[in-house]
Amino acid sequence: MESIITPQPHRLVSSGSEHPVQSSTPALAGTSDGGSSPPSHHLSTPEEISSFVDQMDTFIFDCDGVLWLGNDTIKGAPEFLHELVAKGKRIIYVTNNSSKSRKTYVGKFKKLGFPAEPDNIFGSAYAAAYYLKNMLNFPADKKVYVVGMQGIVDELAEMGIQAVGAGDDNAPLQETEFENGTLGPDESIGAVLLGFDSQINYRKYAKAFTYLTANKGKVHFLATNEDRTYPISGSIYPGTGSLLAALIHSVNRRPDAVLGKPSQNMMNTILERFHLDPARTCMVGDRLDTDIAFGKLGKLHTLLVMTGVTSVEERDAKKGPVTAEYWIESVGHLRQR
Ligand SMILES: C[C@H](OP(=O)(O)O)C(=O)O
Ligand SMILES: [Mg+2]
Repeated sequence: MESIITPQPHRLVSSGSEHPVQSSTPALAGTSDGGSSPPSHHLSTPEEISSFVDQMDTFIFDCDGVLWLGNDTIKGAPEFLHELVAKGKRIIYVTNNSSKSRKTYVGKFKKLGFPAEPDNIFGSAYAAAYYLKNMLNFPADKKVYVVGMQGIVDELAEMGIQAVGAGDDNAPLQETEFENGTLGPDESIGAVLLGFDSQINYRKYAKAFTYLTANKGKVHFLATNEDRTYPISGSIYPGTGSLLAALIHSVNRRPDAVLGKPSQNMMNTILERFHLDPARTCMVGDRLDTDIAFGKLGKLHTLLVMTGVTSVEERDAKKGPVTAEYWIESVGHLRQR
């Protein structure tokens, strides 16, 4: 049968920008030629699907909206991933969800029935910790103020980096604390790192603001990811990018780096670590401006699934932020019939 994998121009088109805050991703921010991408191809027949699978050695899966929604697995997803393992394919997971460390994720993957090894899991919390340690040589005597959850604290600890904030600052700010302006600067803070935080509050915003502005320019400003929305069991809620937007607005400054997808830091690490051939690797995701952009910037094949945040209109938009090479209803639809 003729190959269904046809060379694609891998061009990112003008962003109709669903982001309220302009993205720092160079290729997304800089491509405004007003052109349009070829439409995404629907993988629909069993022949097409098996030819598509045969032509890949490695599948990189996004998690929320692709493999699961909260604690509910996407129907047929664990079975398909086990089929891939049986065929000798490599599976890698890349999630922008910073709420869990890689170690904690192994437990979730196993509990939900997915094959998982810690070395094959890349989360934005790990990417941020790696960046602080290896790119910024973050000083041992400084601390990171975390607006986020335990996953970030754990990944920073793995790298020997001290963290404050996170769960410690979950208590709402008392009126007296607010009125007396008790949240002063702290010389020991060397970076503010924002990730997903379901317990975000004014105390955390005020502290992050104070650290970033009191010591202007000296405190690093990092974020794990900028996903505008977050799909969770039956609902879509505000994502990390929406939480970040408030901090960007208040400090009037973009983060120095956003480490999750579509940042290519993680892509380069993955390609080098596993010696991957991009032409035989597919990024599978539910979000265009993170997952699919991540795959396209890395020159991988891209497959969009419709079980997460992307609507049919966004999928088919001629001038959306980016177009997936292929789409399918769900990962479960890739199963061998
Ligand atoms: C929803 C997203 O996680 P991912 O889809 O990358 O697993 C995020 O946490 O913002
Ligand atoms: Mg997702």
